[in-house]
Amino acid sequence: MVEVVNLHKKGRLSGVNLRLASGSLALLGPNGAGKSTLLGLLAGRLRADGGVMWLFGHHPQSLEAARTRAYIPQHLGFPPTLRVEEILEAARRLKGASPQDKAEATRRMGLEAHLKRPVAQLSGGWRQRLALAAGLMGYPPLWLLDEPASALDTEGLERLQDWMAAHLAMGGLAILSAHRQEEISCLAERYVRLEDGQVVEQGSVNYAQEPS
Ligand SMILES: Nc1ncnc2c1ncn2[C@@H]1O[C@H](COP(=O)(O)OP(=O)(O)OP(=O)(O)O)[C@@H](O)[C@H]1O
Repeated sequence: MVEVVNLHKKGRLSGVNLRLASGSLALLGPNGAGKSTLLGLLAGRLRADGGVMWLFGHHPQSLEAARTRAYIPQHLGFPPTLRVEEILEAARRLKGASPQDKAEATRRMGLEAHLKRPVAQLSGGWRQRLALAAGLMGYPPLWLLDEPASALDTEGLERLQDWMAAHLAMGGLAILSAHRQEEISCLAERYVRLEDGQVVEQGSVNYAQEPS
């Protein structure tokens, strides 16, 4: 369960409320609306100026909350000389995930043929797939994804859609951002629209997905 009550961040968010007990939620809105700020607050990367937030009953900046979530920011910088397989193994060890979890993440994002490549040689879309594989490995209960669809091609988006469906089928939660509803109609069931740091609309996305 994620709860946000009357959240304020000076000049960026003003009186935001949301509640997510199950499924996936998209944060929609134009550039500068406050989507990344809200995700950064839930990820414990930013400190709020007012209001409260709970992730499964824990404050976002607590160690307990950190254990419940994966946060994939818009631009994640990996050391350019490291190979894909080295990053996935480092992620596995950091998370205490199993070799099976790592193999699943690699397969889910279609990275098998890229394991020996250094990050410097990956395109933006493949870096995004690597970030998702490393971050979502082992199914942390809450996925926070900042514009996950923007760098992915159709095949990559379908892979994320399948993985998301499996996550939701196991009772997982997800909050993700996008500019437009059509970008994430395969990933989120509901949306809130932010404008100028405030929720201006919320509703259901026309969503249909079977887990693979
Ligand atoms: N580090 C910062 N310090 C102060 N203000 C910031 C900072 N980062 C972003 N902002 C401001 O906060 C507001 C919300 O920005 P945010 O990045 O959360 O929007 P967004 O909806 O994610 O936008 P985009 O779609 O362009 O990624 C904007 O007015 C932005 O200029």
